[in-house]
Parts: sequence; C-alpha cells; structure tokens
Amino acid sequence: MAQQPILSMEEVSLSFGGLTVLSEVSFKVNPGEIFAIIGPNGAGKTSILNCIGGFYRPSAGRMFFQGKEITRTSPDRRAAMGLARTFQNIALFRGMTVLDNIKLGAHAHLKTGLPAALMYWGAAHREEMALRDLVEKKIIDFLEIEPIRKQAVGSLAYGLQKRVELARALAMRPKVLLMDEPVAGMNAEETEDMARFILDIQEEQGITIVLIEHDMNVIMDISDRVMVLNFGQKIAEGTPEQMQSHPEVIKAYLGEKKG
Ligand SMILES: Nc1ncnc2c1ncn2[C@@H]1O[C@H](COP(=O)(O)OP(=O)(O)OP(=O)(O)O)[C@@H](O)[C@H]1O
Repeated sequence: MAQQPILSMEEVSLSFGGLTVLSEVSFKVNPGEIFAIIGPNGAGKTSILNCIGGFYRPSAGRMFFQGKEITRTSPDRRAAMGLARTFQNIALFRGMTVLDNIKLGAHAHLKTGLPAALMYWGAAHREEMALRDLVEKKIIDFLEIEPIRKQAVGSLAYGLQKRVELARALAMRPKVLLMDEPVAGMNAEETEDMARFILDIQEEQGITIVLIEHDMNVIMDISDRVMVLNFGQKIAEGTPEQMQSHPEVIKAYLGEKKG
C-alpha cells in the first residue's frame, strides 16, 4: 500500500505529571478506511483522539493530516482543515432543536479567521449560506432525522441523540471523522443502525473514519484495520480477523478481565 496516509502519528508520547499515558505511538490511516483503535480501559484511546484533535499536546512526536504537520495547530484550525469529532458522552445543547444543533456544526467549519470573516460580506456569503442549507438538508435526509428536526434534543431517545451528534459532526464537512465509542450505551437496534450509518458515511461520502469502540461485534463488522493499545503502547495492528487471534491482544484482554 504505497498511498499517502490521510492522517498519521509518529512516535507520539503524552504524559500528565509523572503518569505516562502514551509511549511512542505511531500509526497511519489510509484515505477512505475505517480505522479502529481498541484496548482495555485506560489504555490511552481517548487520549489519542484528544491529541489528533489538538486538545492534548503530546510531550514528544509529530502528527500529520493530508501531508501537513499539525502537531502545533490549534483545535479550531484542525476542525476547519477537516477533522471532526464525536464524543463518548453526548456534547449537544439539550434545550436547542435538532436543526439548531446541526447548524452549530456547520458554523464551526467557518471559524477560519479573517478570510472567512470577509466572506461574510456579499455574494460569497450568500453562496456559503445556500451551500450550508443544502449540506444540512442532505445530512438530515441521510441520517433519517427529518421528522424530529424541530424537536429539542433533550426530549429524544439516546440513540437519536447520538445520531444528531453525528449529524452535527458531518455538518462540519469533515475529511476525517473521529468517533469516541459511537455505540456505547445503545441497545441492539440502535447499535445496528449506527453501524450501518458509519459504513454509509465511509462508502457514500468517502469520509475516513477513526473510531474507538469496545463493542467487538461492531469492530469486526465495520473496521478495515484495527490498532490495539495497552498501557499507552501500541501492541498490534492488522485486520479485525488478525487481531482476534493475536496472542498479545488476547493476553491484554484476559489481563483486563482478571483485574
Ligand atoms: N487530562 C488528563 N489528566 C490526567 N490524566 C489523564 C488525562 N486524560 C487521560 N488521563 C489518564 O490517561 C490514561 C488513559 O486514559 P484514556 O481516557 O485515554 O484511556 P481510554 O483507553 O480511552 O480508556 P476508556 O476505554 O476507559 O475510555 C488514564 O490513566 C487516564 O486517567
């Protein structure tokens, strides 16, 4: 596979005080793939997403997005470049409608400084607004949330709230979508729906997906490649099938069950 990765980490380390959370973690994500990060509780999975998003600053190592180094790029700028994120605990405005929450996602995309501010005057602004309306409509149709678009997010079932969060991330028109445990807390039907939407986002929209997930059935069903972390170190990487029978991976998970 000689293609250029869309996203990569090179020997990234992270520590808080004396605690080492990540040790020289390296990986490459290919354009268009679903790349899963798994590992026992506390292995450092969310910390990796926080480093990629720019919320945590690594103590060593470098990160690249579309061939550009982003190690010191601000979170806002990374979002504008096309990195969007969904969270383990839903981060939506519960009192606002579904549509308004989604519009906020689109707005984040525009926070790119002076050129974007200048665009607000004149024809370019109107074009951008029309494009945003179109994007929002497409996303709402795509995620099948048209009937609830005027409802307050707080009044919706959990699975639907997660879908709205996904809609908001898509409204940022990402190139890479970072998802932190997208099916955590969902029932079987909601999980199946979410897994299907993730596959559709990859296949129909060509968006690259990096996800953390504990649900092994979902990992097996939708991931192209899986990276396994344990105690902040990468211990294995490969296809879901390869990871299932990898001795180090089995050992890491058995250790977790005993502990
Ligand atoms: N902001 C922080 N300050 C101090 N320690 C932190 C911080 N963020 C993460 N950690 C520590 O880093 C380690 C890895 O945490 P992280 O949330 O990345 O793991 P995880 O693999 O995502 O775990 P889980 O599967 O339980 O969500 C933990 O020991 C955690 O306490």
